[in-house]
Amino acid sequence: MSTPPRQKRFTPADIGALKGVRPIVSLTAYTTPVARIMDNHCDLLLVGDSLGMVLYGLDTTVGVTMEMMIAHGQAVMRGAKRACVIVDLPFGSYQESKEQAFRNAVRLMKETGCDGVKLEGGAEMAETVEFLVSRGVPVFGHIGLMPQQVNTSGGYRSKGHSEAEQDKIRRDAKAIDEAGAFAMVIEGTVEPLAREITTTVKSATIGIGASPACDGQILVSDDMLGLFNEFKPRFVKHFAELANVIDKAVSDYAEEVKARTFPGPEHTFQVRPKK
Ligand SMILES: Nc1nc(=O)c2c([nH]1)NC[C@@H]1CN(c3ccc(C(=O)N[C@@H](CCC(=O)O)C(=O)O)cc3)CN21
Ligand SMILES: CC(C)C(=O)C(=O)O
Repeated sequence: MSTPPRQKRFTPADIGALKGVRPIVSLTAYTTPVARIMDNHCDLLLVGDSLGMVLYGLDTTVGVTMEMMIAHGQAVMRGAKRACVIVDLPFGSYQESKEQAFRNAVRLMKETGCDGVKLEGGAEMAETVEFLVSRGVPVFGHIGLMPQQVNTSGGYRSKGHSEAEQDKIRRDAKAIDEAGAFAMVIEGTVEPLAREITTTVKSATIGIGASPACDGQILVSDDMLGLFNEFKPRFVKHFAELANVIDKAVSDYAEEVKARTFPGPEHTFQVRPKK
């Protein structure tokens, strides 16, 4: 008896192996129905802590909790059949020690079934990345603009406009690459630096505001869908205008309710005739 081929999700190793082969397609995902759609087109889905801003209305990602990441990680896992799913470690869940990072990374993996975790940081996090990877936790790094450091870095500003900043990012990339991250997000930095890092590191570079030179690209899904309009970073392109679509639908609904044209006869139950 032959067993039917099982649809398997991309592993972190599969993602890393795409470097130099073809561009890696990734987006953030937070819910089951949207993950189902994205799963048809993306290699990697990131349950990003940006959910605090785009789903919960927080001003920054600092207030995001483990419980929020677990709930949305579980939702995305129910919708993803082939994409690699990575869940963000939220602010405060890994910076204290490598042991704390391991404990929370394992909790994310056990409670959601995800394929690995993402954490922000460069040289200062290299020891933690090495600790996790050597103990079975695939790590997606994140360097350049690090949103969880918004309160010490002077806001959401692109990085690498001075030699000193470029040197720091270069060292950060090297440190987490050598620590064993299978891939790294490079966020908000200048093109020549992103290109140089991409050609020097072993891990796959996934850019957001880091030029087309990276091994792949990621965007916050609510940004590219035109659903989040509180601010629009230079690196965002709207591939749809869903906020306008929703506004029109709700406005039409309100008009029909007021005019009593909705619900119509086809939406209304009548008593079934007796047989
Ligand atoms: N919806 C959303 N999209 C994101 O890309 C995102 C989040 N939320 N939340 C977490 C972080 C915050 N990010 C941000 C937020 C704002 C800018 C921004 O407005 N940047 C300006 C100024 C750049 C500069 O001064 O150098 C820009 O024009 O891009 C960039 C990244 C990226 N991440
Ligand atoms: C913007 C992406 C890379 C991210 O870190 C997030 O969604 O939190």
